[in-house]
Amino acid sequence: MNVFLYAKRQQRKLNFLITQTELYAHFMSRKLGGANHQEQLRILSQLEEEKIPRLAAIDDYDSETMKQKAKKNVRDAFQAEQNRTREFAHGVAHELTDDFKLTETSISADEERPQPIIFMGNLKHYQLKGMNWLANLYDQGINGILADEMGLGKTVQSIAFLCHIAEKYGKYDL
Ligand SMILES: Nc1ncnc2c1ncn2[C@@H]1O[C@H](COP(=O)(O)OP(=O)(O)OP(=O)(O)O)[C@@H](O)[C@H]1O
Repeated sequence: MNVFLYAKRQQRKLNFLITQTELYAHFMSRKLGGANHQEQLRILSQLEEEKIPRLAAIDDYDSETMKQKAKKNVRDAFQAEQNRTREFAHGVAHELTDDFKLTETSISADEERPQPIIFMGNLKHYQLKGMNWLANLYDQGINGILADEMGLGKTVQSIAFLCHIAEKYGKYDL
């Protein structure tokens, strides 16, 4: 396979995952009344790219298809989560007090976190995105697996994420 196309596809996979997660966070914040349609368009626009002339004949990437795919995945995941939450809330509704309601959480899902000060190094742009992705998941109590290609910096992103948690929450024992 064309090496350039292979690298491009790897990069797209990562971009797709990050965009999908941002979109999910956006759906969550929209539910809480904090996001708009423009923001959704902005997130999805991350899947757009200029046509690459040298790959024109062998590259079948279509940003509109990928946008639809991301939206569908996120809608399905969001719906499944809603169903789970509804079932759970229904089961324990009688135990909830006015001080604790499932729908009243404060999630700042689109927050752009800088590289932690205590992290001694310089995160690459995509590593900072990866760290933000992990932090978003953490803030929303969602599990996730950072599965970049070998050597792209999963270890440094994990260290940066732990630094972020230590710095932001004063938590050193996860
Ligand atoms: N931002 C960075 N600054 C300096 N060095 C870096 C950076 N990111 C990665 N490296 C270096 O690149 C190499 C690979 O990084 P790292 O071990 O974090 O990748 P990995 O994805 O965890 O790899 P593997 O899949 O092999 O476990 C390491 O030697 C690491 O020090």
